Amino acid sequence: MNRHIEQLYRSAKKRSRLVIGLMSGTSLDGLDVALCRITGHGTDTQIELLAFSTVDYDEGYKQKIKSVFAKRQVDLQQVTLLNPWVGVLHGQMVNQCLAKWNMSPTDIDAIASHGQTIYHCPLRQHGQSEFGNATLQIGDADHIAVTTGILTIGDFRQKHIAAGGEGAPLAVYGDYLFFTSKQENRILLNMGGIANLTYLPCSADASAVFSSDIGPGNTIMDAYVQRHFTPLHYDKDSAIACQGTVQPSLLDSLLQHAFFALDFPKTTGPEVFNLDYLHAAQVRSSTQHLSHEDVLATLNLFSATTIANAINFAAAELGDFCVYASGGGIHNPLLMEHILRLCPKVSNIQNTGTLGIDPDAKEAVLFAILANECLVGGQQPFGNIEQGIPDITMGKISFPD
Ligand SMILES: Nc1ncnc2c1ncn2[C@@H]1O[C@H](COP(=O)(O)OP(=O)(O)OP(=O)(O)O)[C@@H](O)[C@H]1O
Ligand SMILES: CC(=O)N[C@H]1[C@@H]2OC[C@@H](O2)[C@@H](O)[C@@H]1O[C@H](C)C(=O)O
Repeated sequence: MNRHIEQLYRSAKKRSRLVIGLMSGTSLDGLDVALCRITGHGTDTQIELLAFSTVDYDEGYKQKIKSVFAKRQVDLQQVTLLNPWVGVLHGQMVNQCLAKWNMSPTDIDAIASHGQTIYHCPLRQHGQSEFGNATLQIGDADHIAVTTGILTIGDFRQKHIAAGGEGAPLAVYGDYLFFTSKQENRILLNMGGIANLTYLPCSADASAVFSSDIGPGNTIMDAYVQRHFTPLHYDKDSAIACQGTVQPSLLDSLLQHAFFALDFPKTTGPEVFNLDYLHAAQVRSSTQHLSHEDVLATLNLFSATTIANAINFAAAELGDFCVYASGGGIHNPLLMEHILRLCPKVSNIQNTGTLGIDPDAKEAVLFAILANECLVGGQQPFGNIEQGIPDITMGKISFPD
């Protein structure tokens, strides 16, 4: 038997495993690296986050990814070059973290790698009926496995599409397994580049769970800051937006996209919500000459409004519920203040730290959970394909040699 198959078998039989979850999101800020001890599987999954680092990307990385990111036309040679290059770089970043944590690759059962999304296009976005839903992540897992010497599980999204989903959000699988409570209804809200939510009823009935992307979290605000406030990457602590005034006609125009009128579940990305989208909304509302501060104040309320609308929609189905937030948006005080004000049924928003998972690490941890299911668990029985949650096991396995 291939010794890697034997190792897989041994890992799968253990009571608990060490899995490193890797997430490189749409914000392109850095690679989130979460070292998790995972005990059990399925609804008995327990997680201990042993260490977490975000390894920042340098400007060179950001520029290279941006050259192919969320663009319909790109240099295909550049995409081909970046696929292994990102994999090797992510592998090297894991090696750095292991050295920092005094761990050896032999201590680790598996790496779970999301990769870097460079294009996401569900059918209802591209509209070409001969094609289906599609999404593309680069940073090939074989390169991570060889660079680290650790078995790597990657490319999680393709199975979701193959089985009828849009390839996202995948968070719902881990959210259901780890965050379901029999005491309270929960909404898990993640605000990264794109915002999404998972609704977890306290009945723990998997078929009543639902999950969806909401729209832009930070992505347009980040792009605007990067263009007009170089070298800033984002509006730290909402400092710029707080100096501006919301422009109601621009806000109305931003809210006009057909995506917001679609029923849940739905997915989107910076392919749709970007600076061109903002520009078109400014032209429609004759607000091209606003100050940068006013534009950011309006973008901030735009994200908050769509997030609040999604929470209020979910709330209409629920009695009492608690919201637990994660992702970089929780550090944006103006965004959080707006959301709270616009959600009358929400008296406060906690973050997932209250539930034992660092909110900045949450997505990386979720991919570790998916890898654990690939090794030990199996098909997730949601029975909920109408809600975009097919019953599947996700991930492809790469051996280190
Ligand atoms: N102090 C802060 N003030 C304001 N915004 C912040 C702060 N810290 C982080 N952010 C925002 O959070 C973003 C990063 O969020 P996160 O790492 O969750 O995104 P991501 O994982 O790349 O996105 P996605 O989940 O869409 O893939 C930053 O780009 C910034 O917009
Ligand atoms: C295609 C893609 O990478 N989508 C991301 C993105 O970032 C947030 C939102 O859009 C979500 O749908 C997804 O990531 C999370 C981890 C998910 O699948 O749950």
